[in-house]
Amino acid sequence: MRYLTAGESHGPQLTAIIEGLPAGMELLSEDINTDLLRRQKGHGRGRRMQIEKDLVAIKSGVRHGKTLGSPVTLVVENDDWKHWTKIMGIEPLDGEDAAEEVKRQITRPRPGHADLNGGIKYGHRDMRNVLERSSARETTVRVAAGAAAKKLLKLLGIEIASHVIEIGGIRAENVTFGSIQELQERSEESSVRCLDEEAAKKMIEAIDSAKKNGDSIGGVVEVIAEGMPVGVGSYVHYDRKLDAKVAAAIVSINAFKGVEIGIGFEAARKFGSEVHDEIAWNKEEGFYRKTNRLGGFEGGMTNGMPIVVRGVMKPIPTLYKPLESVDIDTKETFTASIERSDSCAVPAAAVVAEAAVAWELAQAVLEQFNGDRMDALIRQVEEHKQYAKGF
Ligand SMILES: Cc1cc2nc3c(=O)[nH]c(=O)nc-3n(C[C@H](O)[C@H](O)[C@H](O)COP(=O)(O)O)c2cc1C
Ligand SMILES: C=C(O[C@@H]1CC(C(=O)O)=C[C@@H](OP(=O)(O)O)[C@H]1O)C(=O)O
Repeated sequence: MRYLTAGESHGPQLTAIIEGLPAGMELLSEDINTDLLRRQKGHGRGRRMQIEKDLVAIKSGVRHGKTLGSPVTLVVENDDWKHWTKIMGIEPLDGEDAAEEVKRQITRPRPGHADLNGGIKYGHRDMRNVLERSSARETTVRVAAGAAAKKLLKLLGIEIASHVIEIGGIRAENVTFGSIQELQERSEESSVRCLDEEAAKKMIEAIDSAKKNGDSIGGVVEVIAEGMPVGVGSYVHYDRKLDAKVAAAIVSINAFKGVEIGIGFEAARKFGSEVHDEIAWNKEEGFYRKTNRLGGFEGGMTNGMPIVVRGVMKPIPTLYKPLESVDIDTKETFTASIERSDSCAVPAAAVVAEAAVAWELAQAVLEQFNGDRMDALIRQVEEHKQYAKGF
């Protein structure tokens, strides 16, 4: 299974084309819209999110609520497009419009963004040509594709959820939950998607205070998946290691700079006996681990324990308290002025991280088992689970 996304932040629409979903899988717009809505929420989002109401249109590959096995096209329209038709038009401009457009060109690269590197790489002296695609608006359709992956996983008994564990240095402490569904529900109740109510209050204050100071803050999100069969991924070659694919998916999200699996960086400060999970066996479950410090992966493969992945998001780079940069035409130093931006997008990014991990897990399952037909796939995964239990 693979997918491509297309679309600019202020263009008419965003598109994802997914190829390789099995035939006969139920896929409804509402499966996707729920996650699109979740991604739009979260304390710290800016004015753009008040303009957009992200809804998917499924344009191909689904008939009467079920996938056909052919490519699935997902489209989300940009409501903001109506304000940008001239600036983002497809046809060449002439006369006054062309002269106006030259004045509007962006020659001032923003620190922390793709602007300057992208301008140099593609030869764009108007850096709007870079920022339109490097914008995290693209994560809308990554979430849409991820929602399709989540649906596939759910039908195979694999559940996935996310929550926020740190914002601006404030950490959620002693977070406990009974099930993945409970984690999902409780994280939705908080405007920062944090299960620790005390920490959540402080996170909200920290976001407000950063915003008041014209600044931004980042944080840490956690994604947990339960029900993955044992032995998905492989140790035999570097590019088949599933933990590596999951790590790459997290760092591919805009503004994500780090990833941890299980206890992650904490492992560097512990003894081996405090890190490795002892193996146990009982008749009902077969093999299992007594603890899950390694977050569900050993040797690049799933070990049947919950998958635990964390991602680190840097603070949003566009600041009302601007940083210095240099105009590419005049070479003069300036401090950027901005119109609008998120001050913290960590709660929204948790939803993106969940989609990114779901995609990698679903893709790995489809690589391992024959994915032409959903009914056959369900049978094979169940058979494999029974085989592993009896091993
Ligand atoms: C959900 C989400 C929303 C974001 N919103 C903004 C924003 O409003 N302003 C901004 O400057 N960056 C925002 N970003 C981050 C930038 O897109 C990102 O930092 C930039 O494209 C540079 O890429 P890099 O940080 O991965 O190097 C957001 C990221 C995510 C995941
Ligand atoms: C549009 C989204 O996020 C945007 C990501 C983003 C950036 O630079 O990454 C900048 C902002 O957009 P704008 O420049 O239009 O104000 C955010 O709102 C979204 O998440 O849907």
